[in-house]
Amino acid sequence: MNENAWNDAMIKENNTLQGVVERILFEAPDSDYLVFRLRREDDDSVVTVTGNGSKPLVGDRLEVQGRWTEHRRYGRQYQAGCWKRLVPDTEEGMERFLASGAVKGIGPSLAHRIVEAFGSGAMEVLEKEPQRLLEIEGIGRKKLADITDSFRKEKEVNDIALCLETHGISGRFASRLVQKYGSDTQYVLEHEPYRMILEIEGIGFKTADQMALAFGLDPSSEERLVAGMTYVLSEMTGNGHVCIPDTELIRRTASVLRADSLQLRNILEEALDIGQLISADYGGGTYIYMPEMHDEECDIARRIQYMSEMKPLPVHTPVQLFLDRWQDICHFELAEKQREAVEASLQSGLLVITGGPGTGKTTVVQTIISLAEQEQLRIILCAPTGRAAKRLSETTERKALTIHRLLVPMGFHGRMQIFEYNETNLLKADLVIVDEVSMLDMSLMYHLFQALPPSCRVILVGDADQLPSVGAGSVLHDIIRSGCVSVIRLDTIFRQREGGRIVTNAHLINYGRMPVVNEDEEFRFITIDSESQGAEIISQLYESETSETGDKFAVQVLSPMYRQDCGVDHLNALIQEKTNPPSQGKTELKNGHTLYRTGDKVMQKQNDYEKGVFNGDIGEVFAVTDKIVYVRYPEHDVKYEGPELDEITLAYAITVHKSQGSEYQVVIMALVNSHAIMLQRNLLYTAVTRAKRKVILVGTKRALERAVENVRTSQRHTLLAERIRREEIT
Ligand SMILES: Nc1ncnc2c1ncn2[C@@H]1O[C@H](COP(=O)(O)OP(=O)(O)OP(=O)(O)O)[C@@H](O)[C@H]1O
Repeated sequence: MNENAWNDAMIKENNTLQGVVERILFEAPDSDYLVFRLRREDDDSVVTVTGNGSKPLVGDRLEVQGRWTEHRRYGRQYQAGCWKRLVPDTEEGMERFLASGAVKGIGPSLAHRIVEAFGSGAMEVLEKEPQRLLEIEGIGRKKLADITDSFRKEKEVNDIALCLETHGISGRFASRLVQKYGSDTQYVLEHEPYRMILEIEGIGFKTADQMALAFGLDPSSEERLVAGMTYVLSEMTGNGHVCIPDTELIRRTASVLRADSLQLRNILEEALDIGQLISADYGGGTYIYMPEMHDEECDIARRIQYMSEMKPLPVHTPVQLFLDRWQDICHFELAEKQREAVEASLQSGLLVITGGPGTGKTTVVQTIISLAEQEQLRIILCAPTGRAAKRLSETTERKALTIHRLLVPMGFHGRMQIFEYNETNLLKADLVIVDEVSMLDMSLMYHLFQALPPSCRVILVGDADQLPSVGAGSVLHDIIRSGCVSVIRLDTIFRQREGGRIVTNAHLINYGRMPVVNEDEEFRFITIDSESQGAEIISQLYESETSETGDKFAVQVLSPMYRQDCGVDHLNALIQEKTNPPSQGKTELKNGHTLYRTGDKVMQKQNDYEKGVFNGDIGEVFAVTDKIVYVRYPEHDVKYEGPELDEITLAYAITVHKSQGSEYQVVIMALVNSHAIMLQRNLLYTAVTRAKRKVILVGTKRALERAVENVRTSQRHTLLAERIRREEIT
């Protein structure tokens, strides 16, 4: 039913109901929305109540505030604004409450005996004279201790939930708060509310702030302003910035908190004085850092300066001769730049090899490995993602690991990840080659550098024109921009056979020119009249291409955004409906708005070291129960249950950002006007370079032109290049 019709059907009548919960009919998995049946005390009728709040137990006596509504399908319902639990006032209610499982240690038969002994006064006994329960058969000292403890906790949670709800905040956080803070919960809410951001999962700044203000915190209190400023800073680093100009930090914080800029300026100065934040003055501006990000940037810069000053490695192999022999084996001549890269590999402490698709980066890496092996160097091959590491291992026929696996994660210290290999336990290596380095963020580069022995050399290989890393920083760009590091740019395109059109078009796009389309099957452009038609065409193409290739993993739909008709969410639903519809005997599981069925293509959204699956890994659902989804990944099977289900999503369509580092036979890409804000050259370039055999763009010429022309990628604030150059930063 649409929302307007619903609203129209509402009978506006404010009211309060009292009654006992008979049954929970529906519980939303991703929110605190509930539907339950309530037996009214006044007329004994049973009504349906809907609303958001902490889940009552069957048998709970509630007072519900709300209004009657008329639902088109379900008829008359009571829409609750909030509810609070009342003490059961009848023997029957009391027995139902005690038997509901609310108090650990009391089941239906014990509940019956307690009520038989104390009548409707049982609650008072539990609260004030619990030792009287010893009079009841089956309750010994241990059981009594269990019951009183559980009753006290239940009461605490209930009181806090009620307290939160009377302040207009969802009571669902109550149990987590009581679990963490116990009897200090009220104190934390009133005096130290922002602790909850770090200490309670699911509470971010906005919720903590809402609670803080509701519990009477002064909106201009120092504690609030500091927490707000830290929040804005962490949002900015979440968007890729390493630091942020002070004026921007104050402006944004003032707007989020509706606070006074002058007062915020004072707060900032104090945070800087006590080292809670760090500032750096450069070029007339002041940049603000979280301390750990400042340290990481400075350490990386120092290490790069050190590496760029390393002396050439004394090589025993005559390199020119080696290269000539290598060419004989490959049956082609290495290009001048490729030879240059191989020569530089053992001369520089740090070397960057960058180039677009098919420009011979892998060939150079293979040659360097062969030379380094001849020199008996200990080589480590690694990449930022599992997929990139796997490809590196396949193309070099050597072991290659993700940087995380190489360093071995040990957990977290505050916000900082701890690795087994670090500055006190160094890796044993003479040469480290990192592939797909455009995806490497600052923090991972810092940890990698920390674990390298001083004599170790590093080669960074990647395509600087791809999208930047998801995490903060733009290390590849910054290193190149510094001008202090040897950089070899490979620009001759060698791959002319299969995928040749894709490669040449990728380069055209990179030079800001329109790709050549519809000259052959390899690079098509389908014009659409409307975006809903576009979505339909994309889903049909997915179906026909997968049936042609016989492999759903070979075909990938990409979109710049999640929203709109041609966004990832709608496309996933549409493709699922077409290629994996509901059928008898096929179990389904709903998590949030997503349905999972056997046969669905899904993607892991975050790194999960315990399960051994990583952000961007794609697999297939091979079994579904009412609680569990089983997914088959190329390496192994993984089970998802309860909150773990939030780690996966449907993957018929994914964003271009999520596709970084992957390759597919066929890429179908949505290029539509409503995604204008995301249509940038490096996004289109990244999408196109994911395809090996075929690219099909679906959209409008205007959107394509915009993507090709738009080089206004958002600049990330960092001072890494300036630090490497030893510019004056105070
Ligand atoms: N100097 C050369 N002369 C002729 N062919 C070459 C040369 N260098 C590489 N090739 C061939 O060109 C193709 C692409 O090279 P390579 O895979 O090394 O490029 P790449 O930059 O790693 O590509 P991608 O980033 O798309 O993986 C390969 O088939 C390779 O054998």
